[in-house]
Amino acid sequence: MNENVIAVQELSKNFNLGKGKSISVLKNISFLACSNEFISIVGPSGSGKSTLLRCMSGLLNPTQGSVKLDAIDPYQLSPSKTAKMRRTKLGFIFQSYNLVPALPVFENVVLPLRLSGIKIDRPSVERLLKSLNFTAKLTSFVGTLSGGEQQKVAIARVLVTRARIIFADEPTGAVDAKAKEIIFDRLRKLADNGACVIMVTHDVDLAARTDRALVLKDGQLIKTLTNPDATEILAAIGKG
Ligand SMILES: Nc1ncnc2c1ncn2[C@@H]1O[C@H](COP(=O)(O)OP(=O)(O)OP(=O)(O)O)[C@@H](O)[C@H]1O
Repeated sequence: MNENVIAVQELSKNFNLGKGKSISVLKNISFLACSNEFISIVGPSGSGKSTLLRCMSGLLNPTQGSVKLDAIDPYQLSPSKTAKMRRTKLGFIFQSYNLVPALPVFENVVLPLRLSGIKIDRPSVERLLKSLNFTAKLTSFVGTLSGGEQQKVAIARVLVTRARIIFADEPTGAVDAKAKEIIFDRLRKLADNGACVIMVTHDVDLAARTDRALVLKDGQLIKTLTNPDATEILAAIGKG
């Protein structure tokens, strides 16, 4: 049976701009997400998609409202429990998050395993990177890689763990058409095998292949489309 693994309730986020000014970026957002579910977050540029992903994943404290991941409020945990939760339950595929530029590719991929004391099987990591069509050397420092190759390292890192909840911010944004299909298929399989995958994307055709699309506009969740098609999504975003 599919379980609720993410509960977002009446979440709002304001950013302080200094001199007593602030902007309201997310307004009163609520939704539930389940295991076995692949959800996309779509909306115009600046509508709050990345901010919502960061708030719901425990990386950015909401101004109001609550977030539960596997029934746990990530903002109430001690730093060590937060680190453990991120290492064992959550997967992050963010371009600007979680890769260590000073470490080579291989060490970046296996970092969560090392931190958890899990045995590392080098050939299987090599096979995994190859299956993602990764072409750079495993000894390269990730800071020297293209955005697309870094994205594949971030995905490989998630795939070596047993993350139940995966947050991906434009995971196919910096890659070519072939890599885009490979990455999307991997995320689809993770959801089919029981994970909950949440993906921010500008790619309407990919969003149309997810189970549900959450449509944001001006910081509000204006529509939830189940088994969406591209025309519906474009119409909801206002580009139809
Ligand atoms: N730290 C911050 N301080 C102030 N404003 C911010 C901050 N982070 C985001 N914003 C503002 O919040 C709004 C939403 O940003 P966000 O990046 O979440 O949108 P988005 O829908 O993901 O956009 P895009 O599709 O262009 O990546 C934007 O107006 C942005 O400028």
